[in-house]
Amino acid sequence: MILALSKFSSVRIGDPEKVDRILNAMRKAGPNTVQVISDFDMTLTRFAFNGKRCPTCHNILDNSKLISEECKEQLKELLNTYYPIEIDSTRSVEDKLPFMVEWWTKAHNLMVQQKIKKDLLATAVKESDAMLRDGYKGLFDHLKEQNIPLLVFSAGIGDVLEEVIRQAGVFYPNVKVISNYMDFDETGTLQAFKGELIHTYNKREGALLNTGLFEELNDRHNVLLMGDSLGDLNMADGVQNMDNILKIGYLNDKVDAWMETYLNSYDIVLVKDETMEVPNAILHYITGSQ
Ligand SMILES: Nc1ccn([C@@H]2O[C@H](COP(=O)(O)O)[C@@H](O)[C@H]2O)c(=O)n1
Ligand SMILES: [Mg+2]
Repeated sequence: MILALSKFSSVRIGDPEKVDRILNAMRKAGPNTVQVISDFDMTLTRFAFNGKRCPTCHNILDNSKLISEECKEQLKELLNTYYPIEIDSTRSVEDKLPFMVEWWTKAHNLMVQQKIKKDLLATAVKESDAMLRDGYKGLFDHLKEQNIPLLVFSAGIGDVLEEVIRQAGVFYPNVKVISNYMDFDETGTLQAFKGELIHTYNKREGALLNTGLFEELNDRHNVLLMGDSLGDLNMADGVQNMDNILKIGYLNDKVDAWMETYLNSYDIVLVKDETMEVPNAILHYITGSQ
């Protein structure tokens, strides 16, 4: 399998023997023992298309008709202020935490002020440039066929990401979501966001708050984790008695600055890869269907 992976030009592996060991242990244990935990924005979705950045869940709304021109400017200013902090390789996660809380809180407050209507979300998604990565259908279909649960764990907006997956025709019953969900009043107008805020770097807390979801998957001790940020590495922290975990990381931005850290954190790093080819090849290997 390692040999097969080396054929993909985007693949970088720090410790090939470890990856080989994990892959073979998971294949031996079989599909009934496996679950997939994946981030959404820039992991299940594309980072760029034709040289242009693709939107995150938040950006889908930021750019939509549901937001006034004045508010769009304010949201853009937030993005320009806080995204560079989110991806700054010279700052520690601890240092970034208060800025992330500030970003999400300010953006969510602005969205609430816009009195977004629930029944217009589907149109906003339809009219957006959101794109799941090439090969997404193969991934979702294969997981459904093999009865492998897919937990989407996102600091984006649950209502929006569900709509993206639904419109792509792959929101199957084996797909579960942990995310920030909108709270609508009786007229269907956004009045708040529900529950504890999830941002890029508090997914560990999010995982521990949602252990109920992981309990349903108690007999699945082998995890394939997919993410694009270092915060995604903690998404499986709610899984009890883990046997094996294989971490696949999409390195989309600031490749040179992050390469060493990603190689030390993720088992497989995919550099500027807009496809699901590698996760699909791995899943087919693990499930013995290749
Ligand atoms: N106002 C905001 C806040 C966050 N983002 C981006 O969303 C991404 C988080 O979602 P995941 O599915 O990747 O957990 C994160 O990478 C932020 O850059 C945003 O666009 N606008
Ligand atoms: Mg992401």
